[in-house]
Amino acid sequence: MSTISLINIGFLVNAGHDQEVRRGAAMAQLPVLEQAYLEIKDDRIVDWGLMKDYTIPEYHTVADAAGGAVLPGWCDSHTHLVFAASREGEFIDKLKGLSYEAIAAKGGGILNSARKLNATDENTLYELAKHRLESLMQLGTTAIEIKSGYGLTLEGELKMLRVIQRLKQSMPIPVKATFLGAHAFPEAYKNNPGGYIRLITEEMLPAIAAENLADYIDVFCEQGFFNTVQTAEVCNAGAKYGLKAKIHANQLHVSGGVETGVALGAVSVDHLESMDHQAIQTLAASNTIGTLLPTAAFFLRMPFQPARQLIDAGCAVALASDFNPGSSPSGNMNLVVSMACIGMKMLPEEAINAATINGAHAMGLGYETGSIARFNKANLILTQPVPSIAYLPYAFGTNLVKKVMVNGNWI
Ligand SMILES: N=CN[C@@H](CCC(=O)O)C(=O)O
Ligand SMILES: [Zn+2]
Repeated sequence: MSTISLINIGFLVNAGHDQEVRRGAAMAQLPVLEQAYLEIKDDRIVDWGLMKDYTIPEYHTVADAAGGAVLPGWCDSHTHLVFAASREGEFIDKLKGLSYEAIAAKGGGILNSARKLNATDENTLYELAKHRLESLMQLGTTAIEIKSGYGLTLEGELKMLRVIQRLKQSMPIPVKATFLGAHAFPEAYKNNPGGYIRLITEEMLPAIAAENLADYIDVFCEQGFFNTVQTAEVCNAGAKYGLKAKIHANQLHVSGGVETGVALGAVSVDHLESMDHQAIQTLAASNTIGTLLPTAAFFLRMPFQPARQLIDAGCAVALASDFNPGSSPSGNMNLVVSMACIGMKMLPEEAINAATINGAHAMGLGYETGSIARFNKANLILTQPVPSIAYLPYAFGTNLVKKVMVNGNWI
């Protein structure tokens, strides 16, 4: 391969900053170079600077950004990308007034997805998930975390994690796998929660570890799902196999999930629609990232996450899509960034940091991707010409992604 000179970049976003997680006031620091160039050698970023100082070396391949912005690709650190079928029937139920919990109570929700997943073979699930991921990459997602949690049986969870493993091996972007056996209590264990926790800790985890299928462990810590004691038990069992925690916390209620996650040293606590002062302060005083999922709040018509209070308290905030058939049937990170600004009053700079470098850190990838840094993989978004960076979230619903580069190749 050769060296590419990407020239006439209108705005080169997040170049030359350090690669640390951004928290509190630092979330608004987003270095932007105007009228810039970027050099990519093979699959890596190697150099950048201002066009006015640049002479294109003779042997370089030239690509013209034509005034578009260049950003690090989106780092989507919370998805449920592997699922068997959509659930628009429940969408209609919700339009007619049923709540998320009411739908779950009548066997819908996660259990509905689990029934369908267990009836679908691995190859079909792989093809469906691969197609979804390819579509998301065209929208700028260049690193992704994917959870299990629609199996809820030993075989079903292994099947999901094997699909994620195959995506890791076949797709050109970083893929991280999270074991979410504790997503819901399956019907068979409705009256035997201890039995299901034992299935997770004594059978699922050893089998998953034997095939090295997971990077993280997750629990849906929520009323009617897993309480804080069960959450800690599952995460501590995962830790014995080297799995760090990323927890579904404080979505529908102030569940204690944030405090539990922080005490467990979780990499992230995710959702955070329902936060009180103590949860915000606990998170701010920790190294745990608060991952906000605005499209899930939007789809469920819940109040948006309190991003401003979290950032003002000093938290490190990431943004992710939560792509899943029940509460966020979209994995479009451009929409997530817009919605974070419109619904949560995040500044464009904060939202872009949250969806790139902080999302990367929420997957343990902050020193490889999520910013324009020397020797990072060249995973980039090139946009249509835009008047400013703020135009990206402002023009919500408009697809401004012109091209996406993965490992130095336009895809
Ligand atoms: N809240 C828990 N899990 C998913 C929703 C899963 C579903 O409804 O299928 C979420 O993150 O929103
Ligand atoms: Zn989720």
